[in-house]
Amino acid sequence: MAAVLSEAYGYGIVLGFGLVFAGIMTLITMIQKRFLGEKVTSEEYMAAGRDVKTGLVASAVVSSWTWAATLLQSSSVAYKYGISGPFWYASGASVQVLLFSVLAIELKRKCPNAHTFLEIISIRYGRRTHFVFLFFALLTNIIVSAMLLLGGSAVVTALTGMNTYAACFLLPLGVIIYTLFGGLKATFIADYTHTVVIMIIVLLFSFTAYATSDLIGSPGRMYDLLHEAAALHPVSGNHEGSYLTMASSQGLMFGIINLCSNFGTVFIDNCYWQRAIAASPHSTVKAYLIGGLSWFAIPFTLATTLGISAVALESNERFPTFPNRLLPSDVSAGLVAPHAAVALLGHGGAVAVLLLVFMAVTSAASAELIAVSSVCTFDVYRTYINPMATGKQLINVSHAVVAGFGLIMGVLAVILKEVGIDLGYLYSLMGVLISSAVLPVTFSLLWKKQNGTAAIVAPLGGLCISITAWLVCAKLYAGEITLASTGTDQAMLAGNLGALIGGGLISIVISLIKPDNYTFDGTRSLKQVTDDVVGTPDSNNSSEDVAAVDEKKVSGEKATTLEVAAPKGGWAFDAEEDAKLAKASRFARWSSAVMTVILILLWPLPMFFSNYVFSRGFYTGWVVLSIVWAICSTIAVTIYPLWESRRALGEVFKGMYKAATGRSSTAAV
Ligand SMILES: NC(N)=O
Repeated sequence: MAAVLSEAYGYGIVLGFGLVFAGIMTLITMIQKRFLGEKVTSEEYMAAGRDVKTGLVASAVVSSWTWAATLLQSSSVAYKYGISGPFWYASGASVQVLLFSVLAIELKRKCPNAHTFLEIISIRYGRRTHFVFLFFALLTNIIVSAMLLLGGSAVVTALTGMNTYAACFLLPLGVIIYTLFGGLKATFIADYTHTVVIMIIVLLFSFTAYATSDLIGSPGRMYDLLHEAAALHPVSGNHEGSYLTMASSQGLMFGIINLCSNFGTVFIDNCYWQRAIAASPHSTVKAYLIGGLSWFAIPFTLATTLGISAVALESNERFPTFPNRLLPSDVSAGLVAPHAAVALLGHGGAVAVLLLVFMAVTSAASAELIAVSSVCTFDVYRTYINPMATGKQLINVSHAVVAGFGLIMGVLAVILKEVGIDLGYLYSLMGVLISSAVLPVTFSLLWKKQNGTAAIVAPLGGLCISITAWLVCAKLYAGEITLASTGTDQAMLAGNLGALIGGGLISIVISLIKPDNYTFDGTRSLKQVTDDVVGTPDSNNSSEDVAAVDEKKVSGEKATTLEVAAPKGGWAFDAEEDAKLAKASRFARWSSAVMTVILILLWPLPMFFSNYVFSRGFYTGWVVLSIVWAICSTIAVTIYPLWESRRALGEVFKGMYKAATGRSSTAAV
C-alpha cells in the first residue's frame, strides 16, 4: 500500500501524541495525589488500592483486551470469510472475559491480598510449580506485547511510510513514561481515555459506512455490493460462496482456534488478574461481565464495518489497491482495515485508523508492562531474591522492569518481523504455546482436588501435545514443515485444541488418581505489603500464616517466601461478607455460563447448520444490532465510570478551584 499520509503523521502520532498523552496522564496522577490524597505505596502502585469501581475496571478490561489484532485481525477474517468472521472473532474472544469473572471473584475469596495469580500457585504448590507457571505467564506477556507492536507498526508503516523499526520502539515510549510514574492506577485512567477514543472511532466508521458514505451509505447498498463481490470471487467453504452467511467452514474453524487461543491470553496473562485484584470486591463480577459484553462490540461492529467494506469496495477505484485485490500477505499483516478506512474516508480515514490502532496498542501495552512488572517484582524479586524487600524497594524494582520490558517489547517485535512472522500467524499460534496452562491454573483456584503433580505435568505435557499436534498436522496437510505449512488453519486448530484439552485432561486424570484436599487457608493468609515494615517469620506472622506453612509441609514441599507476609494490612472477610461474595460467585458462574452457551452455541450454530444466507432485511437487522451494541458498550464503559466516580471528580474539581483561587470551594457553589 502506498503511504496515504506523510511520515510526519507517523512521527506526530506515535511520538508527539504519545508524549503529550504521557504528560496528561502524569498530570492526572499528580492531581489525584494532591486532591484525593492518594499515596505512592507499593500496594497503590501495583494493586491500585484494591478499591476500583465497576465502570472503571470494566473500561480497563475492555481497553487491555483491545489489541491491534482486535481491530486488524477481526477485519482480516471479515474480508476472508464474510460476516461470520467478525462474529467468531467477537464471540470467540469475549466469552473468556465473561468466564474469567468466576476466577476474579474466587480470587477475592481465596486470596484477597494477592498481587499476581502466581502467588496462589506458589503458596498452594511450591517453588517448582511456581517456576512452570512463571514461564507460561511471562511467555504470554511476551507474545501479546510483541503482537501488539507487530500489528501496530505494520499499520503505521503502511499508512505513513514511517520506518517499522522506529515504530516498534517509539510506540511504547509514552506508555513507559506514564506507567513508570503512576503504576496500575495511571493505567486505569489511561485505559479509560483510550476506550473513549476507540468507541467514538468505531461508531464514526459504522455511521460513515452504513449511513453517510457516498460509496455505500446504507446496509441495503452494502448487501448488493457483497452479492457482487461473491459473484466475482466466491468464498471457498461458505454456502453458495456468499459473504452473507454464517455457514462458513473456514469461519467456524477460525472461531474454534480463536476460542482456544484466547483462553490462554486471558487466564494466563497477569494483566486480567491484576484488574480483578484492583477491583473492589463487590465490583469484580459486574466489571468482568460488563467488560466482556462491551468488548464484544469492538471487533464485531468494527469488522462488520471495515472488513466487510473492504470486500464491498475492492472493485471501486477509490480502493487503494484498485484494480488489484489485497495481497494475502497484506491481509495477514492486518492491513484490511486501513485500506477500507482510506477507501471510505480518504486521508481522514487513514488518520482515524492510525489513532485507533495507536490507542489500542498503547493501552494494551501499558497493561502488559504493569503486569510483567508485578510478576517480576513479586514472583521473582520478592520470592527468590529479596524476600524481606520493603515497599520502596519493590517500587524501585517495578520501575526498572517497566522501563526494561518497554524496550524489550520493541526488540521482540523486530525479531519476529525479521523471522517473517506476522500478526495473523502469531495470533493463531499463541494458544498452541500457552493454552495448556489454562485449565491447570483454573483448577488451582477452583478445584481442591488438583494435586501438585498434576499442576506441573499438565501444562508441560499439554504443551508437548500441542506442539506435536501442530507440527504433525502441518506435515500431514502440506507435506513439509515450513512457516507457511505451520500457519495453515488446520495445523493451528490441531495445536490449539491439543493445548487446551491436553492440559485439562492430564490434570484431571492425575488429580483423580490421588486427589488433593486443599483448604485454601494458605492462600487466604497472604498479606499485603506494608511499605516500611518488613515482616519476619517469627515476629509478625499470624496463626494463619503458620497454617500456610504447615499446609505446605504436609504436601512435602519446601515453603516459599511468599508465606512470609508483611504484618497487618489487607482484606480479611468475615462470614457475612464471605456469604455475599459466595453469592456473587454463584451469579458469575451461571450468568457467564449462560452467556457463553448463547454466544458460542445457540446463536451461531443453528445459523451455521441451516446454511442460511442473509436476506436484505436480515442483514439490515444484523448491522443495526452491531451499531446498537456499540452504542450500549460506549455508554457502559465511558459514561457509567464517570457517573460512578462523580463524587471523586467533584472533590478534585473543588480542590483545584480552591488551589487556583485561594478561596474555599464552597464559595464556588
Ligand atoms: N484481545 C483479542 N483477542 O483481540
